[in-house]
Amino acid sequence: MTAREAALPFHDVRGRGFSRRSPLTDGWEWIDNRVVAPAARVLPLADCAGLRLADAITAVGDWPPADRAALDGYAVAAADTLGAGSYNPVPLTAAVAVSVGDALPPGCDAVIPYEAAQAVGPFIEAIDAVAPGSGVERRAAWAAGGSPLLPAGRRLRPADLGLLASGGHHSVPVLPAPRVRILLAGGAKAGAPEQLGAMLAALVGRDGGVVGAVGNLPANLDALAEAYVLPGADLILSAGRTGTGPDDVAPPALARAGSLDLHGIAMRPGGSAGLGRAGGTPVLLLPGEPMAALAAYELLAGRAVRRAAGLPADLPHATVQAVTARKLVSEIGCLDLHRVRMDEEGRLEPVASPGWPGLAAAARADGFVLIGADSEGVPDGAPITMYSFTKYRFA
Ligand SMILES: Nc1nc2c(c(=O)[nH]1)N[C@H]1C(S)=C(S)[C@@H](COP(=O)(O)OP(=O)(O)OC[C@H]3O[C@@H](n4cnc5c(N)ncnc54)[C@H](O)[C@@H]3O)O[C@H]1N2
Ligand code: MOO
Repeated sequence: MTAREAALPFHDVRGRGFSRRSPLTDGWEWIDNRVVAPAARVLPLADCAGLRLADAITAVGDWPPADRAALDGYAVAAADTLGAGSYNPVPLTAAVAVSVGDALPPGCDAVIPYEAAQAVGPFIEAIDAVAPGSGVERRAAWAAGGSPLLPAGRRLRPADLGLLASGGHHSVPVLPAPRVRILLAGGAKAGAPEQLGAMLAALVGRDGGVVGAVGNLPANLDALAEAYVLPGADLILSAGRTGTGPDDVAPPALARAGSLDLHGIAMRPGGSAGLGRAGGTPVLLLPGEPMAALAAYELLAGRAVRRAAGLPADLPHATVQAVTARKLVSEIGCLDLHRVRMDEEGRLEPVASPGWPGLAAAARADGFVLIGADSEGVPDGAPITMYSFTKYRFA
């Protein structure tokens, strides 16, 4: 070990291994204490799609502001069409041609569509009777002035933007999406294809973050340390080179750039994950092994992204209550993530053991189950919660 490395204020695991790993809950606590929701900003509606509303929004005025036509046709007093039929056309002396959205003229309470009327020379006749209110969109049918339009925390859908405009809003207070920088540290080895950039970017997007370019960096301590302190990100995810080999330079690079606060989490896969800060920005270190990277994102980094986006911090996966089809063995002292598939009887089959690498088993799985550090496993037929890989609690 060189003198400079001896001075680094962190436990270097390279060539030594982890002497202990922290419980996952310590990682969650670190995230909850250091990653906060962004301050609300008032943005024009055009910039708000997909963002969360910071406050509840009420309608400024009634919408529609007056009774108006919901059909193209003739505005009439419904009573004037009484008894009309195709064999008994009734002349409409006070009919006014209207188009959808036109205010209803005074004295009218219905719109008779063109299909239920006929023009005879300059005169209009009803060939069907209409009831009062028929073909009319009433004043305040969508929203009465002062009534709630959308709740605080709502992730704005495209249609919400139109609704907000109808309620008299041109801009609304939203939580801006956190800018997440993804750095691939070292990349795949032995000619393997790059597998993490697209996967991690999709996960960040799911959790409310915005990813700029995905950066490829060499497994070089100086280059990584420099990249960690570059400004412009609210959160940094660095994937790769977190283990115990001589080329695993991500943890010492973060220690040099700022602080490596936790390295080694008692979970499998993903146990070489780490957490720290550079230039005040939280940095999450994910293993490079693709399944370990997925697990460390789901169980650790995703929580940071969701908090930074103002979303609920808990796992976003929809849960399914099921029973095990087989015994699941687990290591005491380590939280184990088992990829599982649901069989025809609704029982959960393990697809691969927690330490089995690669994403093929994750792709074949319907979801995952977690077996806590205090458990040696569960017998077959045991009730258990599956976290779905395909359904989420928020859209
Ligand atoms: N003696 C010990 N050895 C290891 C331990 C341990 O506790 N004691 N931990 C193991 C664990 S856990 C993991 S995880 C790995 C360390 O993983 P790293 O984060 O260091 O991963 P890399 O060295 O970067 O690469 C490992 C593996 O992943 C592939 N990889 C990396 N980046 C990418 C990418 N962008 N796309 C696709 N694949 C990537 C790389 O090709 C390697 O196959 O250490 C164990 N060792
Ligand atoms: O970080 Mo390692 O891949 O424990 O699973």
